[in-house]
Amino acid sequence: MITRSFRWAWKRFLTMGMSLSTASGQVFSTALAKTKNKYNINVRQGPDALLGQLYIDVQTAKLFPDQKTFADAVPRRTPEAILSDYQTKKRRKNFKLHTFVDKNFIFPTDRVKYVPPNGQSLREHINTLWPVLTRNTSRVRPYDSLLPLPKDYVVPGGRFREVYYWDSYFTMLGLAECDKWDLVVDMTDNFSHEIETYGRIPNGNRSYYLSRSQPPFFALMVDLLASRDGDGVYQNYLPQLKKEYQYWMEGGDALENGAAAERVARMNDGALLNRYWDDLDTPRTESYMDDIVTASEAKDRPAGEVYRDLRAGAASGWDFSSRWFDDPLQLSSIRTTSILPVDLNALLYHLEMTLAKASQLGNNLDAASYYSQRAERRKQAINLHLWNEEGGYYADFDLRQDRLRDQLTAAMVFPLYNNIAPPDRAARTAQTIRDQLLKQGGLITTTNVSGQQWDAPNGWAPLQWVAVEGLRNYGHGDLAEEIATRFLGNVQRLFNNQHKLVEKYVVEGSGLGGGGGGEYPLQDGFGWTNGVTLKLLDMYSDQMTGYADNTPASVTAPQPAAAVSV
Ligand SMILES: OC[C@H]1O[C@H](O[C@H]2O[C@H](CO)[C@@H](O)[C@H](O)[C@H]2O)[C@H](O)[C@@H](O)[C@@H]1O
Repeated sequence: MITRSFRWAWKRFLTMGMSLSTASGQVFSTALAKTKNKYNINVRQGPDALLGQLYIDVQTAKLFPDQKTFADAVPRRTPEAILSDYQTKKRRKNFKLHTFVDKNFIFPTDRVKYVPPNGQSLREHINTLWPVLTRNTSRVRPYDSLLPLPKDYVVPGGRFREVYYWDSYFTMLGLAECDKWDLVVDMTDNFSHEIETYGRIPNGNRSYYLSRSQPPFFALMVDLLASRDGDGVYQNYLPQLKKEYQYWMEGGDALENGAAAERVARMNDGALLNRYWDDLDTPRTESYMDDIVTASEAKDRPAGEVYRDLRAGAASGWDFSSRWFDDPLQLSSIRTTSILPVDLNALLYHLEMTLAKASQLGNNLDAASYYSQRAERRKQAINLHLWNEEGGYYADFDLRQDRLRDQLTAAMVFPLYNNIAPPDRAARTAQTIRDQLLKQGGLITTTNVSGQQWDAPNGWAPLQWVAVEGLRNYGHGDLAEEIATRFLGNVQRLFNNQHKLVEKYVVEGSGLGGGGGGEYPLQDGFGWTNGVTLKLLDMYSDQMTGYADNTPASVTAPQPAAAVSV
């Protein structure tokens, strides 16, 4: 049942969205300027804002097969000088856009071909990849979209040449596993620096990612460090944990029942839950034309509303998935900002619990009690609003329809991962996973084949890990082992054939191996797959028969080494 006040607030929100909905650089600059005022930070403008019409013309002409290439290109002189030169020269008869662009920009060395030594085992291969994927960009060139970071970091690989927020947690699990703790510390410090500098952890360290974040895993990174260095770690990162929490909760206290603002929504019963959001409602810089085409297909919707929902989809990390769509086969029906996701809320519960713990350790008992109450209320809200009793699984809440969405997705494991589910619900969730999501090659992302990458038939390393941990938390170790060993078998099989690890895998049907779908080709590397694979190998290789790497590191794999595009 939608209350009148909620309908009113929702209409008002949509109207506000409409008034902002133009794709011009002007809007981009204004929104970033707002960010700057709010957090008093020194924000770099993205390449679309800096290059204006030239950016639009290059992307419209589809000069590069991947639109991210131009977003990552570095101007050789000031954007103003390039732009003014462009305005003059483009009128000339023999003007060639690609020649002009070639002269004026340095392009990312797109794919570093790394040829691994012959005969490596899977584990050896991952270990030799860490240095290949490690970057230091404490200084960047002027007008580069890359944001400088003070310390070293590991990138996913392929077209993903920058650090990504939620990827990094899963990468760090592997780094810790092979005793590369210095990098775990460095990466946590980089994220801490980003919170201080930008008031949030951006999607990735690019100017065009500043307007959104990604699934909030910073508290789990702090937990990981504390597992080695002890509870003092919580004190060290408490200011940044608090600041990240403020980012997610901003505006929440002032909300009336049934209203939403930026990343927070207040339910009709007064409970606060969160949603994914992006400060901008323009096409994504890195997928500029894709978004314009998608918005043009949504005939009945203002373009700005579609852009914001696409951007919020990117903030969710599940970009894209039928999970966010009204019509599972239509990306243009995306509605991310009207959905309260179960995984986001479970992660924020964990952040609240971490803040309570850190405050308690610092003897700030009032703060500890404040955060504990926040966590308790969120836990109750998740169990009240995000549980499907009939189906036996956790799901997302739809604000527009004022009801639970019925999509069955792997996000259902997060309340187990973050210890929110009562044991009987955890048992029912485990049963649903066994019946519907467990496939030959691991845990499937959703039950829909939509052509999107966060859907069937794909399985992703981070979700395998969250499921394994979540199930083990509630004593369902047998199912956890089943998921882990099937996924490891899949990874090992592709490694045996192609000598690489990839971003995502097909986990059902006859074509197990590298995944597909979505807006860019399958990427090699790959940070989070490497991290989760190492972790699972150490936990389960004794139980593996068949494919997995249960051999000592000195025993060689049969395949010849091939170049890996990282
Ligand atoms: O360029 C398209 C989108 O690519 C990113 O998303 C995907 O890769 C990320 C890095 O591995 C990963 O964190 C995300 O879950 C993937 O879907 C990027 O994060 C998006 O913002 C971007 O639009």
